[in-house]
Amino acid sequence: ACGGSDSGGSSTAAPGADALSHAKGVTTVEFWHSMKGPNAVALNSIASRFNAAHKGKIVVKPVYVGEYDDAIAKYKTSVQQKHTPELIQVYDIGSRFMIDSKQTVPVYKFADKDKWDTSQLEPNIANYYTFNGKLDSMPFNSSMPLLYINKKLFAKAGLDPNKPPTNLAEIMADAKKLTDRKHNVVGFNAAIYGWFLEQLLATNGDQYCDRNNGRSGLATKVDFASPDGVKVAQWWTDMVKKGYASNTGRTTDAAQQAFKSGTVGMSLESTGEMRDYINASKGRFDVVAAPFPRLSGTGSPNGGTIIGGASLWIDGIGHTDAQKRASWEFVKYAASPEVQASWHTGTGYFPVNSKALDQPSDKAWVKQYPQFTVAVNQLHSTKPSVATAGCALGVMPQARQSAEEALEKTITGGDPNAAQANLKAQADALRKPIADYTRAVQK
Ligand SMILES: O=P(O)(O)OC[C@H](O)CO
Repeated sequence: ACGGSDSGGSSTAAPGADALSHAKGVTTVEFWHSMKGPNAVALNSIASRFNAAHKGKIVVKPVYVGEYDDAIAKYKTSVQQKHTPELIQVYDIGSRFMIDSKQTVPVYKFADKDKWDTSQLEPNIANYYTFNGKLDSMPFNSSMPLLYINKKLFAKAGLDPNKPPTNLAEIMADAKKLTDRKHNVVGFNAAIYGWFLEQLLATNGDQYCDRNNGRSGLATKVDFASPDGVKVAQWWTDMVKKGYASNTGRTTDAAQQAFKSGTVGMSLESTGEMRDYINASKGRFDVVAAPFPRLSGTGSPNGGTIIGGASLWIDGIGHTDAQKRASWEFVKYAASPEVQASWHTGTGYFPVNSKALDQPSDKAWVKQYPQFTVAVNQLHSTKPSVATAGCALGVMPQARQSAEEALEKTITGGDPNAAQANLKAQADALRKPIADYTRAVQK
């Protein structure tokens, strides 16, 4: 396995893992992940509990390797260097690449062998990670984006947090009321994050890439420069231009800090940010979570939000059978009802195991913090469709960055009319990388 500090710069391992792994006969699993803040605390605690239960046999060493984009880039390098970790957390949009890399052992192979019942997974989530009828990776931290509301600012603006805006036009109307320049309050702020564009398009039933969102064959082009994509970029640009929204750029960290500062009325973020927001706002303001807005009106009957977050992949090359088995043991543990209940309450990610919601600890928690059920309800009410399956594309990480570049250029430039040209230029530029990727995979 790769050494943590060699592989990540700012990498951090779970406390105590190193000392444990030096014991003889112990199988070590290095586990690369991208969790920070309370989510890292919850993840390290899962590993510590697993290690305690497998004392003298298995040690899982979690190593933070940066954001999802950094993690997959580092993983690609580690594959080239033939020096990969045993286990890696990869975001949703890296799934197609992971399958095509042929580097991993699909989890269904272990699940079949152990007669591990995959029906305990939430059907929508399992669906997302099932390709050709098989589960390739184990969903772990599953999410959907939500609309976050600062209840205090809402009340101050005379708005009712029980009647949150449900689409972009309503967000604009409420953001106008919330904006209070004198007190440095802005109605809306969110990272210029491609994930939100992908989700908004899906609410209108749009496909992000062709060939049924890459589910009925390798996609050949992205469709984010569609009239709906243009509408999103124009809306966002107008919001900033009118002063109802601030622009903190593309990093989610900056947008999260802005919301936590208490000067932002509404924001878009993953349900996986819930615990961090609740911890950070304690004693200053209440955080209300509302369903993710539709792009327009009530959205399309075939539209909705897409599963987000990440799943766990077992690397198959350069590791012993004992290590692969040990990775699976951890993966199984991580998906169990007990662990998923603690993961749900400790982070805000919804449990991938439907039985987790019946755990007394989970029930008690959501009674106190009903915000933790908003995404679960959103998940359960989402109709599986081509749009809500999301785009499976080998170069999806690159496609997301291209869309973000187009959005950022439009928003920063302040010209909503430039949206079409910017999005189209980025979509066109992606044709070659997509074709190159397809050629490489089909070789
Ligand atoms: O912030 P997360 O973990 O919910 O992930 C969001 C996106 O799905 C990542 O691609």
